[in-house]
Amino acid sequence: MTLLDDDATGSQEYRSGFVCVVGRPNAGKSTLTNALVGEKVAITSSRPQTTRHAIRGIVHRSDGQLVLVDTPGLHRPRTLLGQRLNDLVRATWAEVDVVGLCIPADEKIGPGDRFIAAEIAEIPKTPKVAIVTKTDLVNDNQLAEQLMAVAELGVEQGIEWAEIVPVAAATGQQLDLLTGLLLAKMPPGPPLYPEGELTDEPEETLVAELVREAALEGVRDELPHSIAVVVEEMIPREDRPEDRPLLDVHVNIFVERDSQKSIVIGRKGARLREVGTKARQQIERLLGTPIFLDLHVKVSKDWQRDPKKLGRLGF
Ligand SMILES: Nc1nc2c(ncn2[C@@H]2O[C@H](COP(=O)(O)OP(=O)(O)OP(=O)(O)O)[C@@H](O)[C@H]2O)c(=O)[nH]1
Repeated sequence: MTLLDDDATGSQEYRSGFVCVVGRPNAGKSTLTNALVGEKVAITSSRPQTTRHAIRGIVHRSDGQLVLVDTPGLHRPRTLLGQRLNDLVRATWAEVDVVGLCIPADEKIGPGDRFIAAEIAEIPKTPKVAIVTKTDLVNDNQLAEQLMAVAELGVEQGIEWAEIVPVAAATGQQLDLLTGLLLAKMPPGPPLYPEGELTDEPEETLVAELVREAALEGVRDELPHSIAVVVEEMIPREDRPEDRPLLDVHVNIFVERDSQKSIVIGRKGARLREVGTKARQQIERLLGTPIFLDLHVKVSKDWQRDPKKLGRLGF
C-alpha cells in the first residue's frame, strides 16, 4: 500500500524546466523543437546557421512542462556577429536544466560535433542528453554504429551522458519517449507558462523569422549570413468592417551589398513577390488574421561588423 502510494506520487509529481537544444549547424535542432512542440515556432532551413534567436517552444504534458530553447549553431567566430551568437549560446547553457546535444544519425561525428561536445563538457553538473537525430535516414546497423560512436564521444570528451536517445523528428519516432526522459530530469515545480502557450517570443520576432526563412529559400550560399529582418510596424488597417479586419505589416529586409539586394528582389521583383506570398501565408496562420505584407529591401553596408548596426538590428 505504501509502495503503491510512493509510486503514484513519484510518477505524478509535476515537473518543469528548461532544455537547451544544441548541436552543430544542420544537426536538426529546429526541426526537433518544432516536432516536440507540435507547431511551427522555430525557423528551419536546409542551410546552416539560420537560427538567430533563442526561440522557446513549450511542451505541455499532464505530468510537466518543458521549455525548449533553440540556440543558433555554435561556430568558429569570424565576425562580430559570430562572436555574439556564441556568447548567446553560452549564456543560455548556464541557465538550463538539461542540455540536449543533437548529432545526426546519417553523418559521421566530425570536428563540429567534437567542438560543441568539448564546450558542453565544460558546464558542470547540468545533465547532458545525446539526441541522435534523423534516424529515418539510416538503417539499424548504421544507427547502432552511430549510438556507439556517440557513447565513445562522451568518453573521449569526459561527458557522462544522462541518456542517449535516437529520434526522427520527421516521422515523430521516439519523440514521446524523449519528452518523458527530459521531463524526468526537470526539477519538481509548477508550470512556468500558462497552458496553451507555445512560445514567449514576441510576435514581431516570429514574423521576422518567417520572412527571413522565406527570403532565404533557394538563394545563394553567401546570403544566410547577410540577411537581417526587422518588423517596423504591425497596425490594424483603419476603416475595415469588423468581420473583415486587415493587419498592415511593414518589414525591412537588410542585406549588406547592392548585389545581394538584386538577388533578394529578383528579376522585375519576381523573387520578392514570391517571398512575400510565402511569408504572408505563414504569418496569417501564425497570427490568425489576414495581413497586408509590405516588404522593403535595404542595404546596410557591412552590418555584421558594425556594433551599432548590429544593435539596431536586434543582435
Ligand atoms: N529526414 C529527416 N530530415 C531531418 C530531420 N530533422 C531535420 N531534418 C532536416 O535536416 C536539415 C536541418 O534541420 P534543422 O532543424 O534546420 O537543423 P538545425 O540544427 O536547426 O540547423 P541550424 O539552424 O542551421 O543550426 C533540414 O533540411 C531538415 O529538414 C529528420 O528527423 N529526418
